[in-house]
Amino acid sequence: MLGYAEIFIAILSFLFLHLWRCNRNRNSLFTNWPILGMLPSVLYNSSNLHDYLTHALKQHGGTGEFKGPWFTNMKCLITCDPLNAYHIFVKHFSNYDKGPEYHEIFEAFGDGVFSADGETWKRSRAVAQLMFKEKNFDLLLERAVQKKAQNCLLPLLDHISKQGMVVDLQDVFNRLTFDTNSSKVMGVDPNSLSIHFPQVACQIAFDQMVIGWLYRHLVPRSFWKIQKWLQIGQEKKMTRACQTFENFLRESIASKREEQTKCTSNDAEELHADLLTELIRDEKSTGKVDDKFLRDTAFNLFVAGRDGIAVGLTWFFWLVATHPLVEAKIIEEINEMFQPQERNLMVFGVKEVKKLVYLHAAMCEALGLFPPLPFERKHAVQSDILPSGHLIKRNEMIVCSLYSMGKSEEIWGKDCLEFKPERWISKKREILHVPSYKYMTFNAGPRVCLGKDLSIIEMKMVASSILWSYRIEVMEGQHISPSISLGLLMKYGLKVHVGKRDL
Ligand code: HEM
Repeated sequence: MLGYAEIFIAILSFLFLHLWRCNRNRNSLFTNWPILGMLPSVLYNSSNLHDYLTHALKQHGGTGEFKGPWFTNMKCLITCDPLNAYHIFVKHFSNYDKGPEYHEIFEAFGDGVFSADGETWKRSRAVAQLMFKEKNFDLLLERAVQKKAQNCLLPLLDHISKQGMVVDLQDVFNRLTFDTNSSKVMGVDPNSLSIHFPQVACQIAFDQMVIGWLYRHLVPRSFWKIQKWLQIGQEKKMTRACQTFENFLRESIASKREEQTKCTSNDAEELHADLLTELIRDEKSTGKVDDKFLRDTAFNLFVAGRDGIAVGLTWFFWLVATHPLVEAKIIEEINEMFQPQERNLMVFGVKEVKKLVYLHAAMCEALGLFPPLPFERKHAVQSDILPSGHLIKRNEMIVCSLYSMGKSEEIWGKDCLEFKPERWISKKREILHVPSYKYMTFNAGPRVCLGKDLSIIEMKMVASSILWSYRIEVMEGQHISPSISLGLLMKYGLKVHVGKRDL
C-alpha cells in the first residue's frame, strides 16, 4: 500500500516534470500548469494583465502561445510583432477571418459589418463606406457633438466646478458618447448625460451586453451555451439586456419610418438628419430596405462608435492632466491658431479642429499608448507559417495585442512608454504617417476602421472645448489601471476635480 508521503512525492515529481517539459517549450508565454494550463498566471497577474502580457511577449520575441485549462479547449497564439500583423491583417487577409465562434459570441451584431465574414461582410462594408462618403457624415457629427457639448457637457462641468465636486470623467464620457452616437445613428437622444446622472434603461442594457460578450470569451463555449439554454446566470442577464436594447432599436426605426411618411418635400430637403433617416430616404432610389437591414446597420455603427471614443477620451485626459507641458502646448496652439472672436466659440467645429496639429498628435499618441480595443482576434482558415516562424494550424485562433504593440520598443524606440506627441509631428508641422500595421489602434488592411478620421475629429472637438474652458485635475491617491474588459476601460474610473480656466 502506498502511503500519503509517497503519493505526495509522486504528485510533486509529476508537477516538476511537467513544468520542466513545458518550460522547455519556448513558445509558452506563461508557466503551463497541469490541468489548469496558464490560468493561474493570468489570475495572479489579473490586476495588470496587459503590462504582464506585454512583458512576456517581449521576453518571447513578440509572439508566444497561451493555453487555458485542458477542459476549456482555450488555446491561441498571441503576437505583437508588426511583421506578423502585416501578414495576418494585410498580406494574407483572406486566410484570417473572424470565425464561427466570433459570430456566436457577437450574435447581436447580425449581418452587420463588424462581425460578418466573406460576401456578407463585403456587402455590409460597402454600404457603410458609401454612407460615410456620401452622407456628409462629418456635418452630421458636428451638429450632434456641438449640440450635446454646448447643452449638456459644458453646463455639467460648470456645475461640477462651482460645487467643487469630484466627478468620474469616464462615466461622463460614456454617457456623452452614448447620447451623441444615438443622435448620429438613430436620431434619438436618450439624455443619459445630465447633472442628475440618470439611470437610462437602454444605456444600462448596452453596458450589460458588453459584460456579456466579455463573459463569453472567458468561460468555455459549452458552459455559456448551457446557461443560455437554461436562461440562468450571466446569460439570463444578457437575454434581458438584448431585449431592452432591441426594443430601443425597433422603436427608433418605427418612429423614423413614421416621420418619413409624414414629412413634406420641404422637410426632406433638410440634410444630415441621422443615419437611419438617410437610409430610409435612400429607399426612393434603391428600393425598400427591410427592417433587419436597418437594425443591423444601426446596431453595428452604434457599437463601433461608442466605446472607442469614450475610452480614448478618458485615457487622453488622464495623460494630459498628468503632463502639464503637453496641456500648455495644446492651449498655446488654440491661442495661436484662432482669432479672438473664433476663440469665443464654446465648441470648435470640424473645420477649426482640423487646424490643431499638436492636439491631433497628442490624440494619436494617447490612442497608441492606450488603444480602446486592446486585442484583435482572428481565426485561421488554413494552416500557415507566420513571419516569426510560428505555425498556426487550421481553425486555430490568433490574438494580436494592440496594447503591447503600442508599447513596443521595436516599433516606437527606447522612449516607447513616454507620452510624447512630438513623435507624430514632422519638421513641416504635419502629422507623420505611421503604417497601420505598426499603429494598429484602428486595425489594418481591408478591415481598417471606417470611423478613424471622424473619431479623431470628434475627440478633438470634445477635448478642445473642455481644455479651453476648464482645468482638469486628477484626484490624488487613486489607482489608475485598465480593467479586464473588451474595451480598455479604467478599472476604477477617472475621478477628477474641474476648475474654470483663466486665460
Ligand atoms: C477611437 C475610436 C475608435 C477606435 C479606436 C476604433 C477601432 C476600430 C478597430 C480596432 C476596428 C477593428 C475591429 C475588429 O475587426 O474587431 C474597427 C472597426 C470598425 N470601426 Fe472603428 N474605431 C473607433 C471609432 C469608430 C467610429 C466612430 C466608427 C463609426 C461610426 C467606427 C466604425 C468602424 C467600422 C464600421 C468598423 C468595421 C470595419 C470592418 O470590419 O470592415 N469606428 N474600429
